[in-house]
Order: sequence, then C-alpha cells, then structure tokens
Amino acid sequence: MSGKHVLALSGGVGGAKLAAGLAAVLPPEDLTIIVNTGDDFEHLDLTICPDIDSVTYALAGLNDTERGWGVKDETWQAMAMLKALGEADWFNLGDRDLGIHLARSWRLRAGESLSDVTTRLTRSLGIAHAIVPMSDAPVRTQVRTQEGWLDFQRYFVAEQCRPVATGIRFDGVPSAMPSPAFAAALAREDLGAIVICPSNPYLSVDPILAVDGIREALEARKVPLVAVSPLVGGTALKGPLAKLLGELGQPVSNRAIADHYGDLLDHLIIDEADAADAEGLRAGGLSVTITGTVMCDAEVRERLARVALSAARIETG
Ligand SMILES: O=c1nc2n(C[C@H](O)[C@H](O)[C@H](O)CO)c3cc(O)ccc3cc-2c(=O)[nH]1
Repeated sequence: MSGKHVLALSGGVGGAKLAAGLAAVLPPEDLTIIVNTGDDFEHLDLTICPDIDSVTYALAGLNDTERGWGVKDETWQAMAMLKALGEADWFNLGDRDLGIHLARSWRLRAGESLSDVTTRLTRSLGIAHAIVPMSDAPVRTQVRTQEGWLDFQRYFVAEQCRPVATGIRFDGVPSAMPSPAFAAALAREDLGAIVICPSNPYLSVDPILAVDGIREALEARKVPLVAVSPLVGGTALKGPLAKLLGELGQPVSNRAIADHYGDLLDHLIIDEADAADAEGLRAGGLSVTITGTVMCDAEVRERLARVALSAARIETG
C-alpha cells in the first residue's frame, strides 16, 4: 500500500490558505505542515514568527483575510500606547496578536523549543493538525539591496519591499537542523506526498530547503512532489514575488517557478488565468494541472487541496 501521509511546506498568507484547505480534507494523523521561520525576528524583546502565526490563525479560523496577516477583529490599543511613548511603531502588533507573542516569548525564554511552544499554542487554539517550524534553530532571511543587506522584516514592512533586491541569504543555515517533527515526517514509512503551498519560492520556500539535509532528502524522495504556483495571471496576488522575479532577472511566469524548483518538482498546479503557460511547461516534461487557485473562501481552499492531493495520487474521502 502506498503511503498516505502528506508533508506540506508553507510560508505565510497564500501558503497558510492551502494549509488550511489540506487540514480541512485530511485527518490530523495524515498531515504535517512545515512552516518557514526565515521571516522570524526579535522585536521589542518578543519573538515574532509571522508564518507560523499565519498558518496557526488560518487553521484556527482566526486569520484576518483582508489584511492577510494577524488576527481578525483586531484592536490596536497597545500599538497606540507604544506610539504615544515614542517606541518603535513600524511593525504593527495587534492586541490579540500580542497575546501569542507574549506566550511564545516567555516560554522560549524559559527554555522550551520553538517546536514545543508551537505545539502548545496551536493545541490551545484547538488545532489538532501538526504545525511544525522548519527548524528550532534561528534562521533569518536577509535581502541584499543597494542599501546593503536588510533583515527580512526591515525589507518587507519598514521598506515596503521598495529597494531593488540583488540577492537573498538565510543567516543560520546550513548549520540549522530540521526540527525533530520535520525530520520524523520525512522519514515516515507511510509518507505519500509532499505539497509545496503557493508561497514565495525565493523568500518562503527556499529557507525551508536550505535547512541542513532537506534539499538532499527531497531530491532522494520516493513520493510525488506537487507545488501550487503562487502566480495568478502572471503576477503575485500579494507580496513582492513579481517584483523580485524581475529584479533577479527571471521572467514573471510559471516557467520561472518550475525552473526554480527544478528536479524537485513532479507536478505544478497553475491558475486558469495562466493556462497559456501549460504547453511550454509540459513540453519541458513537467506534469501540469490548470485550475482556479485564488482561495477566496473555505470551499475553494478545500477544492484546491483536493486537486493538489489528487495530483499527488493521495486519496481523500
Ligand atoms: O506589512 C506588514 N506585515 C506585517 N506582518 C506580516 C509579516 O511581515 C510577514 O512576514 C508577511 O506575511 C510575509 O509572509 C505581520 C505578521 C505578524 O505575524 C505580526 C505582525 C505583523 C505586522 C506587519 C506589519 O506591520 N506590516
């Protein structure tokens, strides 16, 4: 019998939506969601893990779908006070969101691993599926610009991705080991498929692939690897992917996504608005599914999750 456990690799926003779709159609024992921690940083003495929180809030039904990050029905009293006190206010922490940062930060300081803290917080929010940081060791994404190397959140939030990016690096790799649950999921006898969620390949998925031994493990996989493209209609729905592709000298098309993942990729799911890309991709030997990938509600998230699982030959009920 072929394995049925699914390993999903996810960044924030778009990735979190598909992760929630996968969690809606797979039981907890059949899914492990590995999350990028390259966006993490220390701010006001708090450990901020934006992608872990985006996935957590999406699975808990707490995510703000308009803003794309943080908690819905958020209030901003603490930020207003911080601002009045003249403290750093470039990175917005909502009142409810602050709660998760306080809980995470003191538990980390008390010596718990990021994996254990994440399990504790997600379980407390009623999430039965495994949300797993890619590594318990700090990995920090940095973007090279004309102003020098910028920490990811400086580039993304403070600078609004305005500087031209000429390079990306992940501080902390290659020495960062995969988290115990990541290593265990990869080694499972019943591993059936790997799904790369529609996250930015350069900023959100590459940090996961850069963790010690991960790229090699994925190259040696015996199961299908399916990716959902983050591009829709030749651009990114949110975030700097389209701008970044141009700055890194890549075409803003699914060809660039396929080339970037290279031999790792068995199957690419592209949006119907990019159907014209399919012929070229297939001519290059890649198997392609064309479908709607804009996850505007739970129904579409679940449908796309089923499409991805079917492409990976995983049966769902
Ligand atoms: O554009 C912003 N993104 C914010 N994000 C998103 C964050 O920058 C992520 O890295 C992106 O979602 C990229 O995945 C937050 C995420 C959190 O978990 C907590 C707070 C923030 C605050 C901001 C913010 O002020 N501005």
